Parts: sequence; C-alpha cells; structure tokens
Amino acid sequence: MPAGPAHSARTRPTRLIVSLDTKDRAQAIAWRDAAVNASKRPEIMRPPMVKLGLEFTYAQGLEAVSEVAGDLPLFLDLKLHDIPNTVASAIGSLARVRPAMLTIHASGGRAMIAAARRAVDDAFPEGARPLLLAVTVLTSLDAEALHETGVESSVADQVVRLGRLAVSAGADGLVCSPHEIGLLRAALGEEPVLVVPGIRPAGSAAGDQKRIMTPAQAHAAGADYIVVGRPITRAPDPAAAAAAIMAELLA
Ligand SMILES: O=C(O)c1cc(=O)[nH]c(=O)n1[C@@H]1O[C@H](COP(=O)(O)O)[C@@H](O)[C@H]1O
Repeated sequence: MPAGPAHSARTRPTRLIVSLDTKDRAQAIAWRDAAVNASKRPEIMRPPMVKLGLEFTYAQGLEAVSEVAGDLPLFLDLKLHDIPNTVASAIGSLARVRPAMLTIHASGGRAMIAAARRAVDDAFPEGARPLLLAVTVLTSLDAEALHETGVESSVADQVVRLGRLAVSAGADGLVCSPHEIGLLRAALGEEPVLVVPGIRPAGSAAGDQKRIMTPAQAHAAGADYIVVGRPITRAPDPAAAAAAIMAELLA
C-alpha cells in the first residue's frame, strides 16, 4: 500500500456529490441546477458531482440518467451485487452512460469484485474509466442490524475487512460512513478514494441513516467525497442548503 499521505486528513480536499433521489426527471434537473448555481458563488467556485441511483434509473432509464447528468461528472450508483458474470456483463451495459464512478457491493466477494474490475477495464476506453467503488457496510446499518445479518464483528472491523478485500481485488475506492475514514486510511493508506454518505448538517433529521457526521466533520476526517441527498433535496431552499454544505468543505 502506498505510504506518505499527500494531504493530512485536515487539508485533503473534499468534494460534494449531490444525490438526486427522485423518480421525476424535471425534479432531478431542478435539484441539479440548484446545486450548480450554488457552486458558482464566488467563495465556492467548485462544481458538484451528481449521483443518480436505483430510484431514478428504474423509473427513467439510462438515457435520462445521461440527460440529467449533462456535463457534470456522474456517480452512477446501482450497487451491483450478483454472480461475477452477471456483474461484469451489467457493467458492459453501463458503458454508454460514461459515468465517473460506479458502485458494487464489496460483500459480493473477491471473484465478483475482480470480475467488475476486468469489466471496467474492458468496457471503457483508457482515460474514460469510471472509478470502481465498493460499498462496505451501508450507513443505514448499526451494530445490531449488522449482527442480525449473521456478521459477528463490529461495524468498524467489518468495514475494514471488506475494504481490504475490495481494494486487493481491484476496487479504486470504497463507500463507507464518516466514522470509518481514519481506520480505512490506517489500513489501506491514502490511495483508495473514500466516498462518504451518512452526512447530516447540524440539526437535520437523520432519517434512516445510522452512522452520520456533519459535512465539516467528514471533511476533517479526510473524506474525498461526501454524498448528500435529502438535506439538500428536501430543504426549503435546495440551493442555499447546497451552498452551506459546500462552504463547510472549504475550511
Ligand atoms: O452507495 C451509496 O451512495 C450509499 C451507500 C451507503 O452506505 N449509504 C448511503 O446512504 N448511500 C447513498 O447515499 C445517498 C444518501 O442520501 P441521504 O441519506 O438522503 O443523504 C442515498 O442515495 C444512498 O443510496
């Protein structure tokens, strides 16, 4: 694993990914535009990424995904989890969308992750390959919910175990909660890209998320990207909410 951090946790840049979780195309475009407008404020001037996932893609299809992403870098979050051949073939079907990031579940195992790696390398031209991200333990799970699935380790140990497995099998990065960033950096070094949902600005409702932090806390912990949905999209003024979150990442 690479040693020698390029940035300390505190100075590592953190970029916002806005999660456009809706079935409605016009709504997704409106939220995208609100985030883009927020990012043009002079103190920010850093365009966001957008995430489209299961809800939007099942409702609207891949062509609509491309339309909504427009020129913004796209995190296509379909969390593939199946036998290796099926996952690899599915990745081939996603190439036309030109995502910047794709997700699989690390718990699909080494052969599945390695097959996904090969599929990304085969299906996308060099220079246009998405980052292959492996989801470790969903941020909606706490220790009790994880144990109920038959995993006896702590959440932290399971995240690190799956993180090591995924990176050694070819993943470029991991999806984890902000609570595990330090442990993953200690185990895997600075190179794996850490994409971090479970973000809740102070005072906002946790909803179904269990392992949460504020944007500033996740930035200070060393997240490369934070993923934020409802705290922006369900806010009375999504552009203002996005701007406030982006401002927290500038420190
Ligand atoms: O892969 C993800 O993006 C993801 C992984 C995870 O462990 N937890 C998690 O919340 N997500 C996604 O991140 C987004 C979080 O949305 P909010 O909870 O509304 O901010 C949702 O689109 C989730 O699907």
